[in-house]
Amino acid sequence: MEVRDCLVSAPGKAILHGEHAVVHGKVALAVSLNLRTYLQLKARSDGKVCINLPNIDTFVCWELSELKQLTSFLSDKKEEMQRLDAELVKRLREFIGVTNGNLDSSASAILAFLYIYLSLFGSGDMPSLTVSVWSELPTGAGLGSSAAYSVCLAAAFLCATGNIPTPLKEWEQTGRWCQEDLELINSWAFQGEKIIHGNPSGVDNAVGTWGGMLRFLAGKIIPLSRVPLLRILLTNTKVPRSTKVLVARVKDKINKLPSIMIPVLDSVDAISCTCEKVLTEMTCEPITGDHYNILEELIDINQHHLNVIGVGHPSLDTLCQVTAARGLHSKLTGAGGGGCGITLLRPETDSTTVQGTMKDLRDCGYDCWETSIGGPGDSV
Ligand SMILES: Nc1ncnc2c1ncn2[C@@H]1O[C@H](COP(=O)(O)OP(=O)(O)O)[C@@H](O)[C@H]1O
Ligand SMILES: C[C@@](O)(CCOP(=O)(O)O)CC(=O)O
Ligand SMILES: [Mg+2]
Repeated sequence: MEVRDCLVSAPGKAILHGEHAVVHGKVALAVSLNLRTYLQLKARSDGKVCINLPNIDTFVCWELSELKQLTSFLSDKKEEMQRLDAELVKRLREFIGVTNGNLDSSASAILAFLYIYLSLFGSGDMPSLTVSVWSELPTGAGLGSSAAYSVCLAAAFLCATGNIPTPLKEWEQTGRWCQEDLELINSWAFQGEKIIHGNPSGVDNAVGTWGGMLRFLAGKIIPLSRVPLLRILLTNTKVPRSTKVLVARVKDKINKLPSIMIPVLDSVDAISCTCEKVLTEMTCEPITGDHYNILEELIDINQHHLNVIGVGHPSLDTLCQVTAARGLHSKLTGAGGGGCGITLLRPETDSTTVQGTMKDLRDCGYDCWETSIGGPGDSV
C-alpha cells in the first residue's frame, strides 16, 4: 500500500483545575498551549517501518514481514475501539520485550505507535513508511506531551488510510478537519493515551485535538468559547515523573481512604465549576480585582488539595513559595509529582515583577516562561 506523505501537529495543554479528579468523573478545565508536537509521515519503498523520536532518543526500524506476524488475529472491527485490544497489547509487549512492569518512555512511545499502526493497517495492506516526531513540549512534565504525540499518530495514520481527508489545498499553510474527523482522531488518540497513561480521562487528547479552552466531564467535551485572555507563567521544575504511576497512586489512595478522598475530589470539582463561572463573568462584565482574587484563591485551595491527594513534590512547594514572595499564586498542572506548574499573572502585574520572579525560579534550576493560552487544535 502506498501512503501519501503528510505533516501534522497538535498542541500541548495546561490544566487550570481538575487534574486527577477528572479521572474519577469530576470536571476539569483545560486549555491548549502555543507549544506543539509535529509528526512527519513519509512513504518508503523498501518494506521497512521506521520511527524517529529524537526527543526520547528512540530510533527503530522493523521489517514489514515482522510486523505482519503480529496481525494474524486482527479483525476489521475498527468501530470496536472503546476498549484497548488486550490481545494486541500483550503481543506487542512480547514483541518489544517488556512483558511485565511499567514501560519506560521509549517502550511506551513505541507501543502506542505500533498499536495504532497495526489497528489501522493490520487487517489490510500494510504500508512501508517512516514516522518522525519532534516536539516543543517537555516530555513527561505535565503539559500533555503524551496526548499531543497520540493525536499526531492518530491524525497521520487516519489520513494515510484515507479514513479522513488530507484537507490541505496547495495554497494553504494549514488545514482543519470537520467535527466527525476530529472525533475519529480523538478516539484513536485516546487509545494511544491508554497505552501511555494506563487509565486516562481523555481530557488531554481532547485539548490536543480541538484546541482552545474546554470543560471536560466524564468524556463530555464542552468548548468554552467566551473566556478572557489570561496571562500565565509556566514553570518546569524538571523533576521527572510518570503520569501513569501518579494516576495509579491516586487510585490506590482513593480505594484505601474513600471517605476522606472523595470529598476532596468533590471540592476540586466545585473549584473547576467556580473557576468556569468566574471566567464567564469576566467576559460579560468589566474585569475587577475581585475576579482575580477569587481565581487566586481557587489556585491556592486546589494546590493544597493536590498535596492531600498525594501528587505534590518539594520542587512544586518551592515554586509556590517563590511566587508567593512576589504576591503571585501557583499550582501544579498535569499529573504533578514534579513536572510543571502554572502561576496566574494579573493584567497589572508589571514586567519587573514578572522578570524578577522568572529569575528567582531559574535560580532554582527551573525553566520558566510567560505564555498566552488558547490556540488552534491539531492541523495538517
Ligand atoms: N515527542 C515525543 N516523542 C516520543 N514520545 C513522546 C513524545 N512526547 C511524549 N511522548 C511519550 O509520552 C510519555 C510522557 O507522557 P506522560 O508521562 O503522560 O507525560 P506528559 O503527557 O505530561 O508529558 C513519554 O515517556 C513518551 O512515551
Ligand atoms: C492527571 C491527569 O488528570 C492529567 C495528566 O496530564 P499529563 O500527562 O501530566 O500532561 C490524568 C488524566 O486526566 O488522564
Ligand atoms: Mg500525558
